[in-house]
Amino acid sequence: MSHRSWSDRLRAAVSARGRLCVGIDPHPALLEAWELPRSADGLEVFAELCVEAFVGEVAIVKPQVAFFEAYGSAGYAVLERTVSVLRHAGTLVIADAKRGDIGTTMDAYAQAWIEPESPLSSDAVTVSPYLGFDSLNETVERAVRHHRGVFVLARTSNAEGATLQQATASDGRSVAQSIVDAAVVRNRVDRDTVGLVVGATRDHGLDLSDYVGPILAPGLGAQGATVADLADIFRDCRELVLPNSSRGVLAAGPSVTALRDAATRLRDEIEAGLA
Ligand SMILES: O=c1ccn([C@@H]2O[C@H](COP(=O)(O)O)[C@@H](O)[C@H]2O)c(=O)[nH]1
Repeated sequence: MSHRSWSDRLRAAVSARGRLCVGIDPHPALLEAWELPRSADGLEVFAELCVEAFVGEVAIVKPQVAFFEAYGSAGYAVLERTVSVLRHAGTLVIADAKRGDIGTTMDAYAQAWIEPESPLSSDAVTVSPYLGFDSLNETVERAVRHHRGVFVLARTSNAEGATLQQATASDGRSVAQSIVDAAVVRNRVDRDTVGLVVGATRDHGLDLSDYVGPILAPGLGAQGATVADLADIFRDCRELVLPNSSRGVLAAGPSVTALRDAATRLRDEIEAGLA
């Protein structure tokens, strides 16, 4: 296991292979388009083709846990193998699990996604702060101990998120802004362990001026956001923005060459657009 901090590992990977985070989201429609069965076997081939296409080309891969969980224990076994192969090949893995619960239960989730001995051990995990930011304390502490990252949902890419995230909290800030501010405070002691999830699909309306950690920005491609949108929305904090595209790249499959070309084209477009 590397003893470099999550922040150092992330910065090194991004400087070597760009900011793009490609998703492995085996939607049923994609399995069908790739002429694979809707089963754990189909999932396995899908994930293997993705791994072959993306390793060495992009810095970060984000498997969407839901699409593996849909196949129960067999799906989880595929996910375990996928995470392990990616990480051994030097690709950073963000497990998009979006866990959120009371602190003691969150710690069990953290054990699954962060603890080095766990079969699902990833470089970072997505979590929900909507049971209170402090419900994530144990998770963040575990991540600090093991040099992993925690990406907290702040302003998500979907339109429905606005009702909750744009609501005004009792102190006058938006709920999303209060999450950003809590992340700023946390990162002062925890060396940028806390990342934010801020969608690329719309102007987030957040004050990110004090925030220096990474921002996972989903919404590119299938959800309509473009590289020009990214450059505009994240104009003040481009360095550590990690744009995510899943279906936009996966639509090029099942050819490994075509998947790789789609990913590297987008990677290069992002680097040029956010330079
Ligand atoms: O605000 C959010 C948070 C997470 N996601 C996830 O990212 C990918 C996006 O997939 P696309 O195919 O590129 O639309 C997916 O796994 C979502 O669950 C998000 O979209 N928005």
